[in-house]
Amino acid sequence: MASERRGLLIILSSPSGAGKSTLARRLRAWDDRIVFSVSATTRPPRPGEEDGVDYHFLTESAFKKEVAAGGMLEHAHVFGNFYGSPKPPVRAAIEQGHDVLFDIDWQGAQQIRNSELGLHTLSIFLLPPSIAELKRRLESRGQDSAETIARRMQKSWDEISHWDGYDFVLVNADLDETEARLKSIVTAARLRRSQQPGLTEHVRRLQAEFEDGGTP
Ligand SMILES: Nc1ncnc2c1ncn2[C@@H]1O[C@H](COP(=O)(O)OP(=O)(O)OP(=O)(O)O)[C@@H](O)[C@H]1O
Ligand SMILES: Nc1nc2c(ncn2[C@@H]2O[C@H](COP(=O)(O)O)[C@@H](O)[C@H]2O)c(=O)[nH]1
Repeated sequence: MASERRGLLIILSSPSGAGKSTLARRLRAWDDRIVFSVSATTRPPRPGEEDGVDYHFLTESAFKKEVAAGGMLEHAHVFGNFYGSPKPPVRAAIEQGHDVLFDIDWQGAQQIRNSELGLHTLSIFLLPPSIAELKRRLESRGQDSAETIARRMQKSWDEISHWDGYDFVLVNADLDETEARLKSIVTAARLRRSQQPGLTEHVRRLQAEFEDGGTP
């Protein structure tokens, strides 16, 4: 089939610490057609985070300027900081036939589903196996202060309460199993009829072959 498919916008959301970034890394390592949308944020970098790789770290005024100029596909205020997905890299990746992966909260997911780009979205919500395990994961990550962890735990239900708006919901208990399920979901989404624009042509060719007596 000759025609190029249009890329998918793959959205991962979850309460903080449930495993989005970990699984996003695994998805990207699996298939280089998946391009990660590097978000902009006003939160300070964590140790080891690189500007332009993990996030684009912006001042609040630079962030607001970007939003005012229409440069964000979506944006939200999360845990006291601004976060947003810059539009130009998403457009460029889609034009090159890539899928774009977003690690964003429910507000951003909602905005992307309703965005003017009119692209196909695939949204997946990750649930933690328990609230106690969520806290353990945030603590074991070892990158946030006790105060930050407490704030994120306090907001965890707010995020979880939006689970119902997603195409798929996975309980991220065993990491390898969740990874395998995610890959299956992406594979299946790429096989949707709407994602295979050459299908109609292919069926027409089969019909022509059939009518030309190509059957035994
Ligand atoms: N299935 C799992 N089992 C055990 N530990 C996990 C699992 N998934 C992720 N983790 C660990 O939990 C911690 C938090 O994961 P991660 O940073 O990916 O969460 P996140 O959802 O991206 O968080 P945030 O929203 O704050 O960015 C990490 O230390 C990660 O290694
Ligand atoms: N709406 C958006 N949410 C985003 C974006 N980038 C990240 N996030 C979400 O923020 C929290 C906290 O992230 P952290 O890196 O500070 O732990 C998490 O839920 C992310 O999914 C974005 O561009 N838009």
